[in-house]
Amino acid sequence: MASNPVREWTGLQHFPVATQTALHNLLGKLRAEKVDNLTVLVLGKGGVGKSSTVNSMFGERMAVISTIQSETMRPIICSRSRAGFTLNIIDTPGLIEGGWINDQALEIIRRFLLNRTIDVVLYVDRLDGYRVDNLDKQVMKAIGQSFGPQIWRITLLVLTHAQLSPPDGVTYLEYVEKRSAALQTAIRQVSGFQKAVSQVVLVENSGRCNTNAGGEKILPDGKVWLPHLFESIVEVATGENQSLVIDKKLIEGPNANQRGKIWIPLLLVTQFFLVVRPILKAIQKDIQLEKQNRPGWEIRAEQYAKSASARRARKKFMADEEY
Ligand SMILES: Nc1nc2c(ncn2[C@@H]2O[C@H](COP(=O)(O)OP(=O)(O)OP(=O)(O)O)[C@@H](O)[C@H]2O)c(=O)[nH]1
Repeated sequence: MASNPVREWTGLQHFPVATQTALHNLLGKLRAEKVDNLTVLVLGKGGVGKSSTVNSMFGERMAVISTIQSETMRPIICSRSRAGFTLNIIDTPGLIEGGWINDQALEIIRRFLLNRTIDVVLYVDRLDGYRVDNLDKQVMKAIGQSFGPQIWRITLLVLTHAQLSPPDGVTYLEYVEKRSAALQTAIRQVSGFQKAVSQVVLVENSGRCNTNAGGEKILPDGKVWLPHLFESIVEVATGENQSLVIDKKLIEGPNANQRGKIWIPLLLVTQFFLVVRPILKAIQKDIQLEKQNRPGWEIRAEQYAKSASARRARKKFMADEEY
């Protein structure tokens, strides 16, 4: 079956000129590194702004945005190409359902990703959250368990709703630093990687986001966020960490038939010494005890019966001989 040709990235032309220039420079950098396509996986809880971020990146409406938790469980892959380069972004359903990890969504995502190579992961959360709770840690843990802890090496922490006013007495940068550090620490704790998720990117998807003189969306610290997000993605993709290949082994784990096979002989020997041998000994002991407890007349009767039958057999043998 022939796959559909990837559509032209027309949304790029709707970005402010300065953003377009920055993106074309990055495309040039990728071309120099002989990278002609990138696949970015977007993960996170529901309603944190994953789909909105995908749309902001393409400059057009690719993924469905909803104020309530998305009903669709299926991930979608959005692809656009420009000057011989293809950008694929995989938007996924939220990983929490009714206060619990949505195992079904995770399984669907895992199956969807089979045989794909992921270059960069965006772990999306909101900047305006105040704490990292147990559920956040469970989501982080579930991601590591589903795709291997290596996934965190190629992950950027993306914090949406970045146009916020921090609480009184705290500067914007202090607030950002505290929120980022709390999430990064949690990810490092669950993944066990000290270098996991070293970069944080702030995003403001709202149409009400402030802009600079060139019409580019800026954050309260004056940073133009969209080119920064793309720069960080290219940095991870061209960095030292390997892309994540989602193969059957990763999805299904080690072959269940082979697992633990080497322990079978040891188990059998242990079973013999700990179970079979004690049972045999107990049976022998019972027989001996039974013999000892029998009355004398019964033993004599048995001995007589044995010698009588031996006598009969001898007689028969002699008779047969004479005949
Ligand atoms: N102010 C503001 N609102 C945002 C931002 N990003 C997303 N939203 C809003 O947050 C809501 C949820 O956004 P989505 O992009 O659908 O979130 P999601 O993570 O894809 O949600 P699921 O599909 O349920 O997993 C929508 O109402 C968006 O308009 C942001 O950066 N700033």
